[in-house]
Amino acid sequence: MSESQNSIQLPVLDISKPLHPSSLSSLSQACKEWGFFHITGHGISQDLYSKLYSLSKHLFSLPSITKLKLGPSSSIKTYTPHFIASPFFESLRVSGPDFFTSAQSSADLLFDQPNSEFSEILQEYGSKMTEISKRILQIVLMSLGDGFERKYYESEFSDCNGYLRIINYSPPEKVEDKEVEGLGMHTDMSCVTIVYQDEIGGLQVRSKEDKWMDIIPCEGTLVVNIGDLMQAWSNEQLRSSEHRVVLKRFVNRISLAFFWCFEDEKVILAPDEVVGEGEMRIYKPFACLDYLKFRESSEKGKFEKVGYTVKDFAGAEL
Ligand SMILES: O=C(O)CCC(=O)C(=O)O
Ligand SMILES: [Fe+2]
Repeated sequence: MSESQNSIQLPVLDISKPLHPSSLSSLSQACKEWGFFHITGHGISQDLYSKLYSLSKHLFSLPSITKLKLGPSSSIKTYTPHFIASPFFESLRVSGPDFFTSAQSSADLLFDQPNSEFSEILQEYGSKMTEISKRILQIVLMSLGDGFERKYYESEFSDCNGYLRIINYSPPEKVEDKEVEGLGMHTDMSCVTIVYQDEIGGLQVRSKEDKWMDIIPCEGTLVVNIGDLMQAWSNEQLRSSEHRVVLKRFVNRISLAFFWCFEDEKVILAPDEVVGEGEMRIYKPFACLDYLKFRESSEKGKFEKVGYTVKDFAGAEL
């Protein structure tokens, strides 16, 4: 794999405005080629991000022994410590639709004093991200075909749900010629993922030519990427790209990744009209939860790379 650095130009969609046909066509191109794009007009204030940022800093600065009350061996399992995804990665999960209660169950174990500010802020962020995810899915459906959001949004996507991962990447002390991966190459097991990355950058997407391309952070925009569930549902008209996070020496990084997913029982099958006449269906139908379980069982204890994706699980040629 080449380590040479490049950055890509991705479309920036203002989701607060009606979309022009030209924006939809650049969106569908970007989703096919990269599976990544940017959004603005999301309505999340800098002030909310500052609050989330300082809460996250505080949370991860707590002693390990405190954080380990949240997982991986405890009953609530919201905390992923170092050395699971990578030596530099740790994260806290907050699940919807009741983000308040989910955050509160972690806060109760983390903080000595009752702390409802933490849960209130995460509730606010979680519910905003939920609205944004719904809008993004509608836009992505529009980009796939005329009227597709009317045909498919309610029937296929109305029971989707989301969860947030607050991620802290601790700074590596040594960065030699090979890059240090804070999070190794993977695809997301979502329909779409919405990422807030701080100004440090480090998120990279793998091109079809096997090059790592930088997704440069841009103030006020969020990064959206297509996940495996949409790649399968769209019969690969939308690409779930491999991506990773690389770290800079001595630099800490924080990100917020929001995953919007089908409900566990959902059976994913690309509709005929999405597949298109004369085209082959690339995936066999599969239940969402079965795929999540497959990924979980094939990834344990590896920080190098993710070996399997939805193609290995449900590819029609298997
Ligand atoms: O930290 C980031 O910028 C991206 C995280 C990510 O790709 C993930 O959690 O799936
Ligand atoms: Fe990811």
